[in-house]
Amino acid sequence: MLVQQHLSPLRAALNAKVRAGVRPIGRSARSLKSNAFSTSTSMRTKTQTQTQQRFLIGAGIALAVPTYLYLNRAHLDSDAQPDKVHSDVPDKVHSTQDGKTGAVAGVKKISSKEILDKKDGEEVWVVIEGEVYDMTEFLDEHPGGREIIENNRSKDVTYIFKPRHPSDQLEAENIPPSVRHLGQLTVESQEERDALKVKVSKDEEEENDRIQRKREEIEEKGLGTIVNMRDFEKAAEDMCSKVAWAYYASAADDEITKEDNNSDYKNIRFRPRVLRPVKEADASTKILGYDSKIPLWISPAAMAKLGHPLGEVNLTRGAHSSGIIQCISSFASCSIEEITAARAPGQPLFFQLYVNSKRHLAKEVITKINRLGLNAILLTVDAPVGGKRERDIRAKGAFEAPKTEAFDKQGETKGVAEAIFSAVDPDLNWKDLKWLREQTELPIIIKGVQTVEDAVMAYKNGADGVILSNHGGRQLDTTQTGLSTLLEIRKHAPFLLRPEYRIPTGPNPQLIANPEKLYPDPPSTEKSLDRKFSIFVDGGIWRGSDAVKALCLGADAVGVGRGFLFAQTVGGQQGVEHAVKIFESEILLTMRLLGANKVQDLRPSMVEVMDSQHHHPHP
Ligand SMILES: Cc1cc2nc3c(=O)[nH]c(=O)nc-3n(C[C@H](O)[C@H](O)[C@H](O)COP(=O)(O)O)c2cc1C
Repeated sequence: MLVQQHLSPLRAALNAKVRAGVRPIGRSARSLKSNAFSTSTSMRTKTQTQTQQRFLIGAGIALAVPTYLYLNRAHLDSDAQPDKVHSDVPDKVHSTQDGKTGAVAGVKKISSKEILDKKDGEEVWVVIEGEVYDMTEFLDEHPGGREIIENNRSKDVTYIFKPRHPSDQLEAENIPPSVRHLGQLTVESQEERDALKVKVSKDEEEENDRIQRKREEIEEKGLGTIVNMRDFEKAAEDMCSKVAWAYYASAADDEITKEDNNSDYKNIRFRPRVLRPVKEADASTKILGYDSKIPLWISPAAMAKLGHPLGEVNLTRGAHSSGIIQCISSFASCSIEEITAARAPGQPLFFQLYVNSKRHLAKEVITKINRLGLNAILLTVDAPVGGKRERDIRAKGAFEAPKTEAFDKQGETKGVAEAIFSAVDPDLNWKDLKWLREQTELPIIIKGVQTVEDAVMAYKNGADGVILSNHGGRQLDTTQTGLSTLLEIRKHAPFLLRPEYRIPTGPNPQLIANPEKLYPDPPSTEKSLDRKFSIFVDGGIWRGSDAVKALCLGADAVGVGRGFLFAQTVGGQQGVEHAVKIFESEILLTMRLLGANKVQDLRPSMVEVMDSQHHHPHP
């Protein structure tokens, strides 16, 4: 408890959550297989859709962002050293024989009348998935604020709860000690059931209808109507609540960088070679030594469940069936255990890390990543504090309009950013890379490098690579793009590139002398680095041709964030598979039209960098 008094309520809530979840397991873990949505790989039936819809509506209500982030981080942080993590928490409740928190074990049946009788009393009870919980002690610890619980007391809040929490959040070991599990709900009639339903506002009903209609339309037509990744974006907007959409689409300030991320690719022109046999073409490659069907991965992006109830698990399954690599966000809405349970044997998974200010907690996360056999760590460094994402702030304001204490807490610009990033160490620095290296043997890739200087720093400090990224434009607005940082590296530190990429773009004297060759030999004076150093780029990749451009300029592979969030929103696992097919076919088409059969054939001489103002080659 010690420090808790001196912290903001939200921060205190986080700490409380971090300490949560150390009770023995009573209930058997709900397996993902038992989830109605998880077994189907085809487009869902109408009934399933309706059930999903129920969950999706919830995304329209209150405080989605911080709630998710806190709970999931807590989940990650809470497991490795329970005793240590838990040591300063007063023992408010005692675990019962069946392992549930609270004085009354699961055998107890509780009628809807008993629950409704609590409506005006001191205790605040809610029902989640047929189980009854006393939330009274937890109200002030709730990262989303106490209002959302108080406003829905004596209700079945499953539909609000579900899209915001990992599906194992209610396992005994994950329930905060201050939440008391009381027993099971028994209902005798439809009237009783109706009496427990949460109130849905007119806005939410309309939103619900809109999402439902779009989902049915997509199901009727199939994913064949989605021809490119922007089609996914359009469809996803109609299938998301306003709050979810604002979270996904938002970027910092005036969203200039977000726009530039894509438009910069328009300033790279192809120089296709013709009359080359291209019937056989192969877009496969290796990323950090792991096979990937295309040179493109799923960038780590938080809160996939806001778009689809299975969330990140869709990405895991879709990545496997499509043969690409998923990078998991530290703030994923599915727990890391859920994700690894959905992982196929041998499937590579990379983990994006935010380093917690409390190093022992960060250490626990890394220990878990090592233990679960994940394959690389992407250390995100462009978000020591959260960017100012105005769509996100406004959408929450519009939806949660009541000027309550909870709203004020969350609605403050600073409050939101702080809430999201309060556990992230803003003082993280290059020396910490050494500390991280001591915690893991996994490759460490620095994500969010935005200058050539920092790319060199990453190399000098022992990182295995960099991701040239501005976080999808969500952090500092008007920064340069990942692509422009790659150009900077080409100009000022070409030694970081593989030798064959250290040549200028555009017409090449060696090729003009030997035009039958597809690409020139690297100058014999050029030596490889003394160790492998990978360069990845993300931000604004919407076309296979964007990816090919980055590869021609020397990137090892590219990442896509929003595109995959939208794909899984629209079609779950199948959406992810469809997105990979789109990217693969576009990449192959671009390669063939360029005269290249293999990813390794893509070279600087196949592109020219145009001056963005005057559309002539960059000097
Ligand atoms: C909704 C959303 C959530 C994100 N969450 C994270 C995160 O938790 N950690 C991280 O390192 N990057 C995160 N990112 C940034 C992505 O990893 C990636 O850098 C960015 O999305 C690439 O740009 P794109 O969306 O244009 O493809 C997020 C991006 C979005 C859009």
